[in-house]
Amino acid sequence: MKIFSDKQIFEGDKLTAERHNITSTELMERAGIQIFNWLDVRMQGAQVPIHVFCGIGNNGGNGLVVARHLINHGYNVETYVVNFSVNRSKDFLVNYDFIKQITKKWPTLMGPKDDFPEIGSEDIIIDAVFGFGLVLPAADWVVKLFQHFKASEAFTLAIDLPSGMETDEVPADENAVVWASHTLSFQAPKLAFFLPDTAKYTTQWEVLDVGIDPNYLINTPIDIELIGKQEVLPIYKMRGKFSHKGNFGHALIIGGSYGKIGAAILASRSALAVGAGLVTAFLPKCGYIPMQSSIPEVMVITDEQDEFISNIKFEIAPTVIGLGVGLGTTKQTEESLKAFLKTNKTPLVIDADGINLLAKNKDLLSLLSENTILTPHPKELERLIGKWKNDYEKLKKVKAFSKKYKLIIVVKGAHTLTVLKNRIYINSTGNPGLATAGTGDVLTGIITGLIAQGYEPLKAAVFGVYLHGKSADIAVQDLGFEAMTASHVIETLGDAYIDLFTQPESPKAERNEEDKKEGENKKNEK
Ligand SMILES: NC(=O)C1=CN([C@@H]2O[C@H](COP(=O)(O)OP(=O)(O)OC[C@H]3O[C@@H](n4cnc5c(N)ncnc54)[C@H](O)[C@@H]3O)[C@@H](O)[C@H]2O)[C@@H](O)CC1
Ligand SMILES: [K+]
Repeated sequence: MKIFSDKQIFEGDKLTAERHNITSTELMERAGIQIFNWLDVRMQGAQVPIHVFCGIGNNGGNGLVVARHLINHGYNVETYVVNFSVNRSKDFLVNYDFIKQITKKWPTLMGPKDDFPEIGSEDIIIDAVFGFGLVLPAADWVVKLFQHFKASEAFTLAIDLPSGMETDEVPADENAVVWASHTLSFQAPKLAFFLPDTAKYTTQWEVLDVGIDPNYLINTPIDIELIGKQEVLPIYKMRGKFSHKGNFGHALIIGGSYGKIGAAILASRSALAVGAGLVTAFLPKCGYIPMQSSIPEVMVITDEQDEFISNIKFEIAPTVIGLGVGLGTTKQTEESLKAFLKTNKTPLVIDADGINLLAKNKDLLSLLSENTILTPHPKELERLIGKWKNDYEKLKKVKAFSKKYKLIIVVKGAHTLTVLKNRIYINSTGNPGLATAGTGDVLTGIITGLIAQGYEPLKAAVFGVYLHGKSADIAVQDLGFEAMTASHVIETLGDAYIDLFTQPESPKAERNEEDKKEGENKKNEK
């Protein structure tokens, strides 16, 4: 799913009005009806007090439309205008008049000196104070109003985005943001919903189709994409009937050291399970028996040293190399990595100590060929790019780093981000059960195994991250977050592939479709 910027949504809205010969007021009406339907389907006329708080811009205008439709349908509504400025938008003013015509009274105007209305914990708040037009700082009394919302513990539905949330910065004060229960985001989710610093401001989110011209949406290029099943299905390569193992490449895993041979075993097993034709592991001697006895399908080449890798040397010609899992950082290993990178021409996926050694020897980065994949966890990333003050700065630094060295960076986390230059792919699969030893080694093996089969590096990274998360989502259904281990994630990789073709995209998307239909049916009855 494309993630549009505020500017693109704004332009799309303007262009839709022109192309479809429709006014911005009518577009706002459509969006408001959608939000009303969303609520109406869930509330079924229940007389729960609904407090609609509107700002004075277009987000406030959206709030006024929803309030009017709720009132028209007999709901128990109180409408407030949070009157923080006299610069009201045109469509706010039109809808301000409309609501007066219906209710025969103006909404309650709230200023800095007014008391806040009482809000019960069972009530509903509709937050339409600020949308993406917020200019900081919001007035103190408005910030206090947001705290009043939070203290009430009422269900809070944010329109477009939680008021006070910015779309390109982390809020300096978390009290100056509405903590929404649910957000109906216009046309696309916001990047902020996926970042650890800002995701907390809405418990759930959903995309609301506000009717922006489909041609505009299809043809507008974006930098950020949310990766779900629809996005990875076209990447998947179907196996031909006459294919043989030679068609699926040869993955070489270089890693392991005394006490960390398991990392190389996990990566090798994952490369096989994801479909690599052949897998060889290059290990210190101590890894020979454990590897051969735990995975008979994997071939082994050993280093001269017993406990660590000291001289990366092999006679085979692998399609791709996954390097770094359990590698250790001894001086000899470091020297052998330097020597290896100077001559290596095979595509690389680098993880763990491979990244740590690169971070220690930054001059090695320029030896990496274009589209080499690095899969750092946060600490490894910090060693590579330095500290960051918040998620947006982190992204900026990752993009600059990717651009400078022409590398693909897989930033591991709750929503793993795959970054190539200015492009960001946000993964939608995975769960907290993945926060366990060895899952990173599994990811390295998966991506390496995909490249072995002929997936281009960027596609392998995006698809691999998706499969890894999906496999964990399947495994966790039987095991729960705590008991799931990295090995389980390998075992369900087959189910993750099968899921591509058997399951609907997500229960949430299904539910939305049903709701829409229900809403339409109800409207027709009225
Ligand atoms: N079809 C529709 O209904 C559409 C509705 N949209 C809505 O419009 C919103 C953006 O609307 P606006 O650009 O009017 O902005 P907002 O409604 O977010 O605006 C706030 C208004 O208050 C002013 N303001 C912002 N911060 C302030 C501060 N700290 N103190 C005093 N004044 C401040 C701004 O100048 C702006 O006029 C979106 O978030 C969305 O809700 C747009 O998404 C476009 C499509
Ligand atoms: K809002």
